[in-house]
Amino acid sequence: MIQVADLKKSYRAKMEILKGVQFTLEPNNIYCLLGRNGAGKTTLMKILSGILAYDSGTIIVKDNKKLNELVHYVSEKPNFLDFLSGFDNLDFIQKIYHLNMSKDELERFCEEQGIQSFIHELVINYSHGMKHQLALAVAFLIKPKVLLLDEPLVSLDPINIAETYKKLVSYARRGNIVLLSTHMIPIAHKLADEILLLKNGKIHQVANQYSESELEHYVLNQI
Ligand SMILES: Nc1ncnc2c1ncn2[C@@H]1O[C@H](COP(=O)(O)OP(=O)(O)OP(=O)(O)O)[C@@H](O)[C@H]1O
Repeated sequence: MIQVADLKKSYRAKMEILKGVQFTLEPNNIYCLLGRNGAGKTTLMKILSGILAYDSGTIIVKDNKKLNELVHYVSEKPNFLDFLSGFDNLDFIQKIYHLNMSKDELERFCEEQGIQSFIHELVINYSHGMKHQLALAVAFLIKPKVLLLDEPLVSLDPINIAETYKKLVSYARRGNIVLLSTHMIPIAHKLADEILLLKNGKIHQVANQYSESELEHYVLNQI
C-alpha cells in the first residue's frame, strides 16, 4: 500500500504544480489518473518513480519498503538503444535485472507478449506503437510491484489495446498496483477500479462506480 499526503512540487518559485496531493494506492487495483493538459500527471508519476524530487509532503510505503525499488515507470516517449533490435534491448534489460533468462526463454516471452513479429528488427525502424509495445513488454519482463504508465495506449491499434487491457487487469490482480494516466474516458471507465482526478494541483480520488456517460459527465464537470 502506498499513501501519499500533502505532496507539493514547483518547477519555479511561482509555479506550484502539485499543491498538496493526497491519495492511496492498494495492491490488486488499477488506478487511472485523469487531468487536463499540463495538470501535472507526468510530474506526479516521475516523483513516484524517483526520477524527480518533490518539495514537501510524504510518500509512505507499507513495510517501509523503498518506493523506487518497487516502481517501474513507462514514459509516454519510451527510449531504447535504437541501433539494437528489440530482442537485444530486452536481453540487455533482463541481464541488468539479473533475471538469468536464456535466449529461448526470452523468445517464448516475446511470443507470449505478441511482439515476436518485429522483435528482431532494429528499434530505430519501429513505429510509435511498436515502441510502446516493447516498453510494455519491458514492464511485464521485470514485474514491478508498482507499474506506472504514462498514456500507454495512445499509439496502440484496437487489437493491441484489447490485449493490453487484459494484461494490465491480470497483472494488477496478482497483487500489484497499476497506475496509468490517460485522456480517454472510455479507457478509464473500462480499466479503473478507482479514478484519480488531478485538478488545480490536488487529487480527487473516487471509486469507478459510474456508467461511461456518468463518468464522462463527472470528469468534464470536475476538470
Ligand atoms: N522540467 C520542467 N521545467 C519546468 N516546467 C515543467 C517541467 N516539466 C513540466 N513542467 C510544467 O509542469 C506542468 C505540468 O506538466 P506535466 O507534464 O506534469 O503535465 P501533464 O498533466 O502530464 O500534461 P499532459 O496531459 O499535457 O501530458 C506544465 O505546466 C509543464 O509546462
